[in-house]
Amino acid sequence: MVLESLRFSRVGGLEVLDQLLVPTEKKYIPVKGSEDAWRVVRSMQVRGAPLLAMVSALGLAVEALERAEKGSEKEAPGALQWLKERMTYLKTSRPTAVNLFNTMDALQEVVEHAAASGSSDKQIYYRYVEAAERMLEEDVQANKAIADAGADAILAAMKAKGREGQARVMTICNTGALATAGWGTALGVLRTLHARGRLERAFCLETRPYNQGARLTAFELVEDGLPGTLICDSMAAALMQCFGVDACVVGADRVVANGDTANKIGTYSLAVLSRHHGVPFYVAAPLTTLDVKLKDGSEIPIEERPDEELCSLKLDGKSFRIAAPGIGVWNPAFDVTPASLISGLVTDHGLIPKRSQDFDVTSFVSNKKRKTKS
Ligand SMILES: CSC[C@H]1O[C@H](OP(=O)(O)O)[C@H](O)[C@@H]1O
Repeated sequence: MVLESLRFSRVGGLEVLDQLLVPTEKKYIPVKGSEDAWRVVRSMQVRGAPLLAMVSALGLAVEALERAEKGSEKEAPGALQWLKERMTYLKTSRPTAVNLFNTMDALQEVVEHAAASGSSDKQIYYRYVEAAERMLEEDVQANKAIADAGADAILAAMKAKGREGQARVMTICNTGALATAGWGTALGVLRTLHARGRLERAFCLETRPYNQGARLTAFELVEDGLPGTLICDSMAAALMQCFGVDACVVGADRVVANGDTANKIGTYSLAVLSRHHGVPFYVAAPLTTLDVKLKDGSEIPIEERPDEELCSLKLDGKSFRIAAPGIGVWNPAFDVTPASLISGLVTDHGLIPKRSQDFDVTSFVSNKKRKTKS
């Protein structure tokens, strides 16, 4: 069974795997409401674009259920206003992954629609919870669809080069079951290749400075029996040069209208290296990661993390300073890969068609919306 990043039920509430303790310990911690959800996202006890959106949505669902059941009808503010205020607050935890904003906006539409059609406060709370539960199911289904489309794309690219065997695929950060509600996006593609008997080896970059690759992806690969090799970020070029790689597949935190993609710091370097070595470079993400309101990557807000993460190493709860005190530090959590370096944008609705140097994400999204409505 694939690792569970979270557990949710109406009776049992919400628990999340504390990712700061992995791989030393597998400890689930309770999330009792929106304050807890905000805190576990901000502290990166849970992380990964789809997961932080899900935990925020479900954390609020726990509180919404409580309010629905204890009958807060006469309490001010009413359900709609209270939920909207909580969603605005949840959006302040981390700025780059657009899944959080898209998810909150979609949930807001649900409750506004319920209120506009005359629902009681209790009904509004239940509409919210049902919608969040639906999103949880949809996330896993979306990941399976991404994984199939991504595996197909990698195998087709290999075939075009006359390679029929198993694939050697490189990835960065953690985009697996631990970054989503289950299966994973880019790591889901590797899981599916493995399930089809077509994965020779997954090469995971350690992903400095937060080490999601070394701590989390290596853990998922070992737990699930996938053939995996861990390398430092600075070894990617040498590995491509010495041993060859069939494809790179990475996740995304925000894909904008022209296909420029924000993802974990180091992704851009990997895309440049891939282009130099003729390695196809794929981005795997659900529709909730697309943001067509932004024209290009220069508009994406990039989260900067504390200096401490770069200047110290953490081991067994202790922190060891490795950098000279007083040194200046720049620690962006993400970088932007230009669309021109991306071979394929793989979504749960298939590949977004590529133009010569970029992608028309806007038309892709409006076509999908039109199809869903009809
Ligand atoms: C499945 S997308 C995961 C996405 O989230 C990561 O960031 P973080 O660990 O800081 O939340 C990274 O950019 C991954 O690609």
